[in-house]
Amino acid sequence: MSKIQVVGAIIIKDRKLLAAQRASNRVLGGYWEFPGGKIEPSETPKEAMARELQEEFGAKATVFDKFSIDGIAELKFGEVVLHCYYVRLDSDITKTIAHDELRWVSPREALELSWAPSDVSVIKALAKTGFNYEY
Ligand SMILES: Nc1nc2c([nH]c(=O)n2[C@H]2C[C@H](O)[C@@H](COP(=O)(O)OP(=O)(O)OP(=O)(O)O)O2)c(=O)[nH]1
Repeated sequence: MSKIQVVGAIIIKDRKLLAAQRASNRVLGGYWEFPGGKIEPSETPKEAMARELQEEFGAKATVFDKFSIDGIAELKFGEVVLHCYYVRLDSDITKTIAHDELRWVSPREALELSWAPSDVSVIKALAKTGFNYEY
């Protein structure tokens, strides 16, 4: 089955995570996810991460460390491999084109959301960190 390489942003402020709900008209609509998208063949994962946040949020971003584990799920349309990075937004979110809702959540609140299948293992491990990350 084809592998779909995806980057997702771990955006943390004051020990809260920015969770994003995929727009209902998209693949996996309604599930919560890390903002991001597919890595294009010509770019590095970090380049893809910054590009996606510019496209989806109109925001400038600095990409920091990669999270310790990747997410993997076999879906109808292929195998998603999700690579997550800690990201700091350096400008405001000026638009949202891919999501129905953005929400700042605590670890406990994050675990109550319905995450996309490949995200579940990542959010469980991330919640254990208490969203404690210094940029
Ligand atoms: N962005 C993002 N996508 C995820 C996550 N988890 C997960 O399974 N996915 C899946 C949904 C999609 O099948 C794929 C990402 O593609 P996308 O549709 O969001 O991104 P894109 O902007 O590159 O896609 P496209 O509309 O240009 O085709 O990965 C996640 O946490 N973040």
